[in-house]
Amino acid sequence: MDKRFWQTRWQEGKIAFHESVPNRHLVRHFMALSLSSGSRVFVPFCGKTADLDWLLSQGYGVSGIELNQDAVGEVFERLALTPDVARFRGLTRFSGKGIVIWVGDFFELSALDLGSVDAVYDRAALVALPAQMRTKYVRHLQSLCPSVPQLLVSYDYDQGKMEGPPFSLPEEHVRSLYKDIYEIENLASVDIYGPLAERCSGREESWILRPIGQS
Ligand SMILES: C[S@@+](CC[C@H](N)C(=O)[O-])C[C@H]1O[C@@H](n2cnc3c(N)ncnc32)[C@H](O)[C@@H]1O
Repeated sequence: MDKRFWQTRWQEGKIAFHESVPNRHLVRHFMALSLSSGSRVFVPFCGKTADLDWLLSQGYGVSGIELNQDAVGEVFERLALTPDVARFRGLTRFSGKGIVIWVGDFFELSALDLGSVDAVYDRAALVALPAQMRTKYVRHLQSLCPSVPQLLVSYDYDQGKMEGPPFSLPEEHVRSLYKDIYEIENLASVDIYGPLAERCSGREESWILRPIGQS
């Protein structure tokens, strides 16, 4: 999926992926990461998710990156924060109390830009990408924040029955992408719910990824 695809989705309001309340896997399983209060969580491809608000409300700092600037503006409006805005190379950095969101391409973000983070929360980021982009995503994510644990929310459905995004990410793909870096545990597998359930049936899954040797 190229950048134009996503900008068009935002312009046309075709954002069924957006949930008005914090994601149920996040709320149920985030504590499995055993982070201490004040830890910083990186949320790639963050859109305008209410998950950011939830993470802040739990005492975490959040860093995100998102292509669409209006979505990021909405997050700050919702949080009643006036962002400090700064340009960095091709990216724009919106920051406020506890939160930094980069506007631009995830693949252009560097570890220096991002700074230190303690965990990754991936909901609808990896599954937003077609299979041929996944290795590039995983490698770049590792270059940004190596050796931090991750909560991953993904879908497993018959890809022959529906075109992505979101793309199906069966267990063997999760394992083959991350097996060299993480110990991988499935935390939940529930029927797909919400608007996506009208398009396909399958499983929505959450995974905890713990850096090998650190658990
Ligand atoms: C399926 S949505 C998920 C959004 C959010 N995680 C959520 O749960 O609502 C994928 C998001 O990734 C953004 N996106 C896609 N490609 C991107 C890229 N290369 N860099 C940054 N953001 C990207 C899109 O604009 C879109 O908002």
